[in-house]
Amino acid sequence: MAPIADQSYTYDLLIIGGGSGGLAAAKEAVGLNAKVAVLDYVTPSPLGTTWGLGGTCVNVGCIPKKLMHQAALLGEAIHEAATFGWQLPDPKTVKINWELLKTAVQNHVKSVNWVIRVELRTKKVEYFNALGHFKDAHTVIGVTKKGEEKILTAKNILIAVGGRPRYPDIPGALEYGISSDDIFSLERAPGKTLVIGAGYIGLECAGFLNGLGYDATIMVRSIVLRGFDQQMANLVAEEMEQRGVHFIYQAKPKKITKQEDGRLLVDWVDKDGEIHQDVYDTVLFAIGRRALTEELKPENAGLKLVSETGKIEATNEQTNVPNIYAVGDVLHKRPQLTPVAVHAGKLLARRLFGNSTERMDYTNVATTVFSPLEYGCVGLSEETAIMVHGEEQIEIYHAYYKPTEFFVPQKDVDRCYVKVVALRHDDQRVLGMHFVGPNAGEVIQGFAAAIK
Ligand SMILES: Cc1cc2nc3c(=O)[nH]c(=O)nc-3n(C[C@H](O)[C@H](O)[C@H](O)COP(=O)(O)OP(=O)(O)OC[C@H]3O[C@@H](n4cnc5c(N)ncnc54)[C@H](O)[C@@H]3O)c2cc1C
Ligand SMILES: NC(=O)c1ccc[n+]([C@@H]2O[C@H](COP(=O)([O-])OP(=O)(O)OC[C@H]3O[C@@H](n4cnc5c(N)ncnc54)[C@H](O)[C@@H]3O)[C@@H](O)[C@H]2O)c1
Repeated sequence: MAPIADQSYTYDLLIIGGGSGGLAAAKEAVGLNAKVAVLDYVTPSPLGTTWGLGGTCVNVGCIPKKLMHQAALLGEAIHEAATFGWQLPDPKTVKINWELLKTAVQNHVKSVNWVIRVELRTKKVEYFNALGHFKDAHTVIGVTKKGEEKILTAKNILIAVGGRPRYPDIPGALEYGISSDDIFSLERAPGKTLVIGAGYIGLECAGFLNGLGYDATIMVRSIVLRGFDQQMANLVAEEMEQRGVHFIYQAKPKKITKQEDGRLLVDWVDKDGEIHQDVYDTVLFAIGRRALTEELKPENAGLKLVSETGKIEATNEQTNVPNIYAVGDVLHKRPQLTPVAVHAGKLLARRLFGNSTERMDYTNVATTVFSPLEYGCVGLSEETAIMVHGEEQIEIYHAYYKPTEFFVPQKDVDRCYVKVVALRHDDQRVLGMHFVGPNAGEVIQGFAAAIK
């Protein structure tokens, strides 16, 4: 029987954030007979873009990104098809229609929003479209779009608010720049685009824009794909460059101004302090994401944040306040990936309501960068393996491979590459596996299971 005190709370579990982690936890918890509510609210981007229920992955992340990546791959395949005998019009006349692509992508996203709404209703998860903040450790105030307040109490509270793109503090950034929150629903074709930042999002966005036929440039502050195996990261960058993406290395944006013709004049500074300029139709910032924790008024609940990142440090997803938990992108030093948020949310619900003791394992999580030629990896990079185990303990295996389908269209096989990082002695355990090539996302999953 539940303790008497518990009955004074309306919910067993109140979740702030209806994205990958929050929804997974909600569905699992109601299945275990918990009374669950979810608050989800999207604050418009500086450009004014907003979206429906489901969080980053569904609306402005994995799903629209994968669809635009696929559109770019199809464009490439059309051109290859002629070499396999397809009778096509002059390849130069084959063009993307941004409006049609954007509408198809957004229609799919909206259908997913709808399925999620129906699922929550069917499973009897109470959903509030309201922006939540703490009143105390068991009470959350949800503010609706109309400014109405809902006061909700719960025995357990789960923070799953994710993050939003950061903007640099330079003139014109907020007024004229966009981010991944805007690109997938942009009303006009992006045109000549400057992507600032060379992490996952920067490479993926520049990759699909180039594949769709737009002039794309990536401005790299220091290195490409920090934290990833640098040999593989450089292969990805070289391949992108060969396909037409431009790179500006060791540069930082200084200022964006709007010209009379509506185009954007960007000033940037190189490593020697010299100022350069160019004109773009779109400037997209992909310089990392900020966790949405300050807005939660964490001090009202006694919740501590990590000062450098504003994120939450949690042990087994439990924060410093025992009845408050966190999953997903808000967690300090955890991978910011949908399957990680989903699995952590499910396991937490099972521990809270299903007598389970199974904990989330954040090690050896596979991930893929959907650059045109994909890069999938799991485990340690060469650099990290050397740092952890010492150079003399590490053996690196390298191999090129040649996908048969590359030969007829005479595609370059120079960067289809596999690298295995292993211990040199004893059982020669594999510590990391890296794969650049077609369908890397699918390929790496099998290897990840083996490494686990
Ligand atoms: C462009 C892009 C591409 C990506 N591609 C991939 C990919 O291919 N594979 C992959 O695994 N991951 C990918 N990711 C990362 C993935 O989207 C995130 O790791 C995942 O969505 C995190 O889930 P979450 O539950 O932590 O938060 P989110 O999914 O961000 O959900 C949080 C929700 O909470 C809401 N919210 C925030 N504050 C409040 C509040 N105070 N009150 C109420 N609601 C609030 C937010 O609006 C949002 O709806 C991508 C991300 C981006 C941006
Ligand atoms: N395929 C996937 O699974 C996928 C795809 C996209 C995003 N994600 C997740 O989303 C997270 C965020 O991605 P992201 O690309 O925004 O962040 P990121 O941290 O991966 O990359 C940001 C990049 O911007 C650079 N940068 C930072 N400040 C800058 C500045 N002022 N000027 C120029 N460059 C600057 C950084 O050096 C870094 O290279 C990732 O860590 C990832 O976990 C996953």
